[in-house]
Amino acid sequence: MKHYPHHLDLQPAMHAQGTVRLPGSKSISNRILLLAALSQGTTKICDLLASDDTHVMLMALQKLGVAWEQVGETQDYIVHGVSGVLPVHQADLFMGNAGTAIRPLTAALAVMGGDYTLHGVSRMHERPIGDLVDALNAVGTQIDYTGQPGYPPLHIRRGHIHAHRMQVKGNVSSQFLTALLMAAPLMAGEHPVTIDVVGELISKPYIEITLNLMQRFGVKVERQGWQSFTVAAGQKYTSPGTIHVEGDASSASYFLAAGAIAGGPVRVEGVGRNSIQGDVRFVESLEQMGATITMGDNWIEAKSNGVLKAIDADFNHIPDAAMTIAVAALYADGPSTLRNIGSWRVKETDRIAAMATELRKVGAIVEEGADYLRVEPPAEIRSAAIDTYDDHRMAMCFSLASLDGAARRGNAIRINDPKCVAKTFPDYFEAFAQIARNNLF
Ligand SMILES: O=C(O)C1=C[C@@H](OP(=O)(O)O)[C@@H](O)[C@H](O)C1
Ligand SMILES: C=C(OP(=O)(O)O)C(=O)O
Repeated sequence: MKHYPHHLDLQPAMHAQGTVRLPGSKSISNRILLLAALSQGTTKICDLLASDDTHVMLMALQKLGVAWEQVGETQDYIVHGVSGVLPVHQADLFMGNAGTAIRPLTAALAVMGGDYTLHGVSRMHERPIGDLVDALNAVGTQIDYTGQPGYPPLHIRRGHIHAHRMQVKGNVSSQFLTALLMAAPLMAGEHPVTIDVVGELISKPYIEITLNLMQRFGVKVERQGWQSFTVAAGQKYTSPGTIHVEGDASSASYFLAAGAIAGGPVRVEGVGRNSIQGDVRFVESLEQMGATITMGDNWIEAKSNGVLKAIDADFNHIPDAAMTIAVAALYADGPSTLRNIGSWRVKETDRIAAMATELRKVGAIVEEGADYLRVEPPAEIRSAAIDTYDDHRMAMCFSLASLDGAARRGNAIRINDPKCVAKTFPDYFEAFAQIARNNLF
């Protein structure tokens, strides 16, 4: 267990430069773990993310009877697939605050025909799951809420799937559609399974990650745009043998933003121009703000002349990396507006409210709407103690506030309760310290 202090004082840094090797992608790691578990055959996963979210997935799979081993001290894992049938029919599973664990597992377990309970930390019990439960129960599964209707904890009972056409809403989280897609081959048998999306679908690039990885595990999905997805009858997951996890593109955003804010060049390794993660498109926003981006197959670099332009854009396609833009906006030449980010309200915390409160502490003038945020930068960033709301991204993106303005007066940015970074990036502050250069003293 890593030890974290109650708070961290980030000393002011005038310059950011260096290279960071990224940890594995959370979204890819947890999808691959489940797909490997459900496959026929054994899968070697290279460079799996080591973090709270992958830990809960690994522990849940173990409780469900899936055998896996870590290869020595590495982040490589061997998973022994169960060919679509989980051996344990009754289990109580702790899901922490991992959306990428509870949502896909709920769908997979609901079609398994056993008796399972799923619960998590208190915030998990405030994060919606009703649209997924409705979609599943409408075709014969039996999922009950044991607390608040619409939220975990859940009790999944033996159910019987009686229809092969499902409908799901996609306007609260794309993870519901991801969950149904990943479970669809388990329901298919001699029928094709079709999933229709009702209304708007948010966070679309995460669906591309799902489809891409399902294909790597041998299942092809036919689609009509974003409206309808069909898994043909008789498809089963089969191990690809060895599969590699890309570096996390959302984690990359903090370092790349640092390069844009404070000169650079800052290079991240592990993700590049062929990434399957939508969050690599974060660099387009940095470019709009005036940064220079270069990309290789497995790296991205950001630099700038230190002057950033304000941005006004729709960030629905990159909800996680957009938080980094909200803090980078402190360094822009005018007010920035982040639009279409309503999903922030139901993630690790109400991120619109949390972001507005903490940006105001460092001197910004912030306007908060139901699904947007307008950030007017201060003349000079104030020293402040930033609360992190048990949200890893609040902790990580506010490290960027230590990069410039406050440095002129030598004041630190305090990050309270930094341990929340363990959700996706336990060593974040060590990595940040490698690139934040203090040229003042
Ligand atoms: O499918 C995924 O891996 C994710 C989808 C997104 O959630 P929403 O679809 O709820 O916006 C994202 O915010 C989350 O961190 C990871
Ligand atoms: C929203 C996030 O997590 P989750 O996968 O739990 O939804 C996130 O990592 O920013």
